[in-house]
Amino acid sequence: MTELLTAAQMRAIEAAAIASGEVTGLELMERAGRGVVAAIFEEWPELAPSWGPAPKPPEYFLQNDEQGLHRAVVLCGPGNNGGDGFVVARLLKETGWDVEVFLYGDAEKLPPDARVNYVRWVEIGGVQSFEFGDDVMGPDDLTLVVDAFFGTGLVRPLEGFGSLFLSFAEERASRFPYTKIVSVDLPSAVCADSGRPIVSESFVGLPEIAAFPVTHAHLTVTFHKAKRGHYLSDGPICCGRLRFVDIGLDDFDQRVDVGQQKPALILTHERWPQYPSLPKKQGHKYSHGHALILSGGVGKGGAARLAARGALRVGAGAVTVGCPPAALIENAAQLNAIMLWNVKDVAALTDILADDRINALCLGPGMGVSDESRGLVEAGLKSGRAIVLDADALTLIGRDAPLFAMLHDRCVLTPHAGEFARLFPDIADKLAAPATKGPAYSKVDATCEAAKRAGCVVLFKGPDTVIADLSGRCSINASVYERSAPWLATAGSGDVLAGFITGLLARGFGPMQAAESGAWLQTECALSFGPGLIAEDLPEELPKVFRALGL
Ligand SMILES: NC(=O)C1=CN([C@@H]2O[C@H](COP(=O)(O)OP(=O)(O)OC[C@H]3O[C@@H](n4cnc5c(N)ncnc54)[C@H](O)[C@@H]3O)[C@@H](O)[C@H]2O)[C@@H](O)CC1
Ligand SMILES: [K+]
Repeated sequence: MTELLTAAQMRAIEAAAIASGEVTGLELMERAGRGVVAAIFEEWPELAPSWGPAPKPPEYFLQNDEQGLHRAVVLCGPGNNGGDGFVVARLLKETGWDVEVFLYGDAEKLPPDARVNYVRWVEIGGVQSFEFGDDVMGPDDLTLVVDAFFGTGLVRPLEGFGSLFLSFAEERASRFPYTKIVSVDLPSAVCADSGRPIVSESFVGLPEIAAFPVTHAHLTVTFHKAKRGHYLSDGPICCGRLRFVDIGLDDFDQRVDVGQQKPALILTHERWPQYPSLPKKQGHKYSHGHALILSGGVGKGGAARLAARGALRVGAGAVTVGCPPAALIENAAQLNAIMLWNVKDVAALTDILADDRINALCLGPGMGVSDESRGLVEAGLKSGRAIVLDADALTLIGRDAPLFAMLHDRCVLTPHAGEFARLFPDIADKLAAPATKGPAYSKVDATCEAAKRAGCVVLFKGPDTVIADLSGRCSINASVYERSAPWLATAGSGDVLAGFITGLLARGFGPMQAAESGAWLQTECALSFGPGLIAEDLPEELPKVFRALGL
């Protein structure tokens, strides 16, 4: 698993490296700028010097570029992000590019390393002045905009010419697909800790992303490790693609005290070896657990059947659907390997749970929110079994304080945004409030706070699914960048996820491990299947995913 850093953690690592005397801030800035230029050439090899001068632009360019130079506009801010920008400008110029630089801030107030690179730059190129009304992006032949206004230091909204420049860049790139925007470290209006655009008070009331000219970069090049904002909220949309530059800080990660904050972990492909429990051990079916999934009434059983199929495919030894008597025939017509029991009421469930081989429950999908359903949730919680609470069970818990109070550390709650708001309205309000200063309250903060309050694992769904337990451990299963799987937004995929987690609980996984693995596998199944996926396909894709993992 890879650790995601906050801005404060990144600053602490950088400070430790500089304090060690092994590297200077200036050297780190040079490595960063060099890395950005290398990443640009890797991303678009046709821009690299080995390709020679830029090919002559097509006729329709209103270009002034007789020599065939690539042209870049570099937007530098008042801090070290701007310092990186000056390095990039110098290196591009040395490669033969035509480069224009704008400075958002006062050159006299630049921090020392950025100031050195500013001076180096003005020796070979000028800093452009800006008048309102100017077309600062220049002629149409613009190849590259480098956004180096702000990085991890962003604490307030961009104003005046800062925000105007970002909108100029956006507008240019939307008109001419060959104009690429590259953000240094982070897109300049995006908070490093939350991935949320920092908006001006005057925009409050409007949707963040619509109200603020945030950069939608084609490429973001970051240093050392990813920051949380690269994976949360609007971060991935604004970053475009994400590349990493090693600036030699690996040795310093362990040497810094990052304070109380536990790191958030991103679930990546590399994490797999950390779950050696996934391969099934030898044994009979009950040594792999028995999951019970409660279904709704007549015509309402699809969600539970999907969950059951997920639990069985993920490796639970036995899976049973429990339903009211009227729904038995419907379910019997659909189920084979999955067993079916009559759970006519709370007393029936309590009787069934006397069998301690049933070691994991899933309550909520298609269950309804009647008093009877409430009783079943109460009985499930009372049994102390590992339990996944989803869909209608979350609605029931959200409106019933005594039920909420029964949650325990073997529960996993799997809310989407709407369910999360019903369960934790005050926390959801904090997350929905406009982010007017950085670091802004993030989905990681919200999920950790929710898990602590509920006293159990909370899996807060989305393309940035955040999973937290009550100890503050937190991870993100991000279906973004190379793991982007938008076709997962399909009816029933949440039921299958609940089933995956339930099946893993039955197999003896801890609640956090089950939630992490379930979410990770759901994305892997979606990626493996591809577009056109419907919820039924997810469990059926698992064998292929397991085989690819060598299990
Ligand atoms: N931390 C590290 O190890 C490294 C950092 N580097 C660069 O340094 C950046 C961080 O530099 P800084 O800490 O100087 O921060 P930034 O350059 O992101 O911001 C500069 C300063 O501007 C002020 N500011 C924040 N929001 C503003 C706004 N909306 N309008 C006007 N002023 C605002 C703040 O005082 C902030 O410290 C990173 O993002 C990265 O690009 C690299 O040079 C390489 C090494
Ligand atoms: K930036």
